[in-house]
Amino acid sequence: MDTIFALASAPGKAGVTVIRVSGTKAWDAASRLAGTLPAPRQAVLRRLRDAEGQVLDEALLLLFEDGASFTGETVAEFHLHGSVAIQRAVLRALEKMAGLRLAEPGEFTRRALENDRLDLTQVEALADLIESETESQRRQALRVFGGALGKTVEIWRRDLIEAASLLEVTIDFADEEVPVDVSDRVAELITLVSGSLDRELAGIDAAERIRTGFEVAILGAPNVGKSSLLNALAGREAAITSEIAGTTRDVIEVRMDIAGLPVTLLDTAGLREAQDPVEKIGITRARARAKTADLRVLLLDDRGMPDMELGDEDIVLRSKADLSGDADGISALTGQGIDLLIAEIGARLFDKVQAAGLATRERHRVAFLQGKSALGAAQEMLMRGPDWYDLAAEEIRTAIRSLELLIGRVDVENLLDEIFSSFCLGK
Ligand SMILES: Nc1nc2c(c(=O)[nH]1)N(C=O)[C@@H](CNc1ccc(C(=O)N[C@@H](CCC(=O)O)C(=O)O)cc1)CN2
Ligand SMILES: Nc1nc2c(ncn2[C@@H]2O[C@H](COP(=O)(O)OP(=O)(O)OP(=O)(O)O)[C@@H](O)[C@H]2O)c(=O)[nH]1
Repeated sequence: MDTIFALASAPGKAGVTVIRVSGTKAWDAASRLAGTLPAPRQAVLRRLRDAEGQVLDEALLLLFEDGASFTGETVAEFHLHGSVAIQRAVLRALEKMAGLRLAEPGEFTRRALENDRLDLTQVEALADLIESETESQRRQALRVFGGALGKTVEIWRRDLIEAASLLEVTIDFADEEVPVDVSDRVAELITLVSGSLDRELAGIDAAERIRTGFEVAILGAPNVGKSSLLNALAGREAAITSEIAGTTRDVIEVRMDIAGLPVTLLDTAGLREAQDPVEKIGITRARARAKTADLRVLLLDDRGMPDMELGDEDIVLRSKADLSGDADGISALTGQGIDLLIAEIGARLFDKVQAAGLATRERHRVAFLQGKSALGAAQEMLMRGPDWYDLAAEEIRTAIRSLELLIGRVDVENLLDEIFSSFCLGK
């Protein structure tokens, strides 16, 4: 297996930059650049030199032993001064060494998976962790990265293995006198796992929203003050505002952190019977995004309700309260009610995330649904009596396989490229 290296920190200027080398030749590479090697896990300051003896940087060197590193392989890390020129010089020196090559995106983590240091759910969670921008995302990713989903699935897997084995024992001794009827215990185990699958399935939508973000659409008639509200919420001039009705046409998106939740605010075209063909397209888009958004904020003025479907949890507000004197309204101009609105959006989204469990993505949903459907079939076979036990056992094994696919216990080579394609270089 090649020894691989890459920038582990972001490219570009920084205080400190880390270059990681992983594989059998990692320490060899380290000694060529740094001279004498320190004991593993003891950072030392060394002058790094290239093959010609030119000094590249004065850096910290940190070694990890085979089997006791992030990847599970022998690792060397160079903690360099974060200059682009130093990054380039050290990478070039490593490139010149035989048996070393630049790592592909996610390749360090892929090795951690292959060395059983992480399961597939932890690999996904590590990608989420690196992507995390808000507290809720960080907490959710860290929980799964800690192995919570893998452990839970492992418990279900054991229960199902017990169920399948009980049936198999009964089948094997079919001709003999079997003193105990296993079907009660098997049915109990299936019901247990099936119920847990249901509970986890119920939380995937919420968890997925935390992972990818919520959409909150700002809606209302032209000129009611939607873009001004977006800017007030975002704290910057993200959208053009003007006294001309029909200013916003495209949907304008602004990412925000509201109470630790990732939120994309959508400013939309004003809703009216438009003549202008471009404005019409804008209004169609506004309606479509309003429909799929997680929450809608409708702004009203004296013109009353525009033609718009709202749900119970949506927020309806009077805008330009500085003009009307409405104490419950908001004003983008004076800032009246803006903090309250942010708190209200946070509270309503918070209600939606309560259901979030450990499963966070479509891949998990598919595995759970497959497992559930196999368990449903198994339960049915079981009820038909002992002649059907072998088919029931087969269905249980199908359910076990979908759980194993989820944690990557079985061969998942075809899944890996897809999962690792989202990784950044050096991870
Ligand atoms: N400099 C540096 N910082 C980093 C990482 C890294 O690789 N390098 N990490 C990665 O991206 C994370 C830490 N992850 C790590 C995971 C395992 C081991 C490790 O050596 N494990 C050994 C020993 C454990 C112990 O000392 O208790 C083991 O599990 O056997 C090191 C880092 C975050 N910070
Ligand atoms: N006095 C006052 N004027 C406001 C307030 N909010 C917006 N305006 C003004 O109202 C006009 C329209 O504001 P926009 O934010 O562009 O309205 P919009 O709803 O995005 O308009 P469209 O893009 O046409 O749909 C601008 O002249 C704003 O300065 C407010 O809170 N108070």
